[in-house]
Amino acid sequence: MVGIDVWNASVDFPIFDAKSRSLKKLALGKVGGKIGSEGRVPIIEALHDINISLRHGDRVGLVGHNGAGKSTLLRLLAGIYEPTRGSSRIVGKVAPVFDLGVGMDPEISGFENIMIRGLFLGMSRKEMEKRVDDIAEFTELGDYLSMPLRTYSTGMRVRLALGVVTSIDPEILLLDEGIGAVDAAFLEKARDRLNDLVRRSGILVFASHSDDFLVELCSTAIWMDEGQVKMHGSLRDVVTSYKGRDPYEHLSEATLERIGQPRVLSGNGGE
Ligand SMILES: Nc1ncnc2c1ncn2[C@@H]1O[C@H](COP(=O)(O)OP(=O)(O)OP(=O)(O)O)[C@@H](O)[C@H]1O
Repeated sequence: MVGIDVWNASVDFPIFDAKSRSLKKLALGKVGGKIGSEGRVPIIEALHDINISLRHGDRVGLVGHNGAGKSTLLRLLAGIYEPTRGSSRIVGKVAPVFDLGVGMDPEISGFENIMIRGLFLGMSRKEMEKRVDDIAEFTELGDYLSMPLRTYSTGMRVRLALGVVTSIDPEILLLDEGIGAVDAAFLEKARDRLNDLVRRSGILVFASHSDDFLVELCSTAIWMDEGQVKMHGSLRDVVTSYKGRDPYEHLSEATLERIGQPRVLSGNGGE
């Protein structure tokens, strides 16, 4: 049974090369996890006493200011970071999609990169062979797919990466917001694929600042603040508290159309 459980987990980063002057400046800021200064080595407490339990069908948006701990939490949920204190248990095949470019090799062709990236995200070679034509068509990269990746523009790389990411079948899908920062027209095209991907996934955790994406893909949300869970509840309640306004009142026409009016009028942040 797919599931993620985190019990009283904290994640610390000891900083061995901190400069004391810049450290004072940091301590005055409001952004980021708490910096402890008791020992000789400063420690950034990126996550503090986190308790989360997720099961199949959960669609969770992650919100919070810069440095609040969203990316660190995603890495903890992916099993990339072990808790410094507390414990965690992750059951299921995890697809961590934090940086679209990770796992891409500039020296090999687009086709080869599709394969490598798919394997990196937990697919088998056979599964990727079945999907490669569909991915190629989606990217609209044509003959470029036979050229080395280093000849691609940034946008072309994103097309390739999005094509692969949206073709996988993850049990646990962890998405960082970078995926929302691509060319608007192409993203519009990718939205259906992204929706299908989420529908196929067992669990979704999605860190994003975009109301439109959160409303479309998530039903609940976690608000991270200074490394702690400040609020965990329905998407609408959490985003309204975090942003001070109802996300459903600021959706684009396209999103309203996609989710359908009834969902907006029902006042239900869930289904
Ligand atoms: N590898 C690391 N080494 C040291 N400190 C780190 C490391 N990764 C994160 N941190 C610290 O942990 C805290 C949380 O960072 P994190 O990247 O999780 O925040 P975030 O909510 O994802 O921020 P953003 O919205 O800006 O991406 C910050 O104070 C950051 O400085």
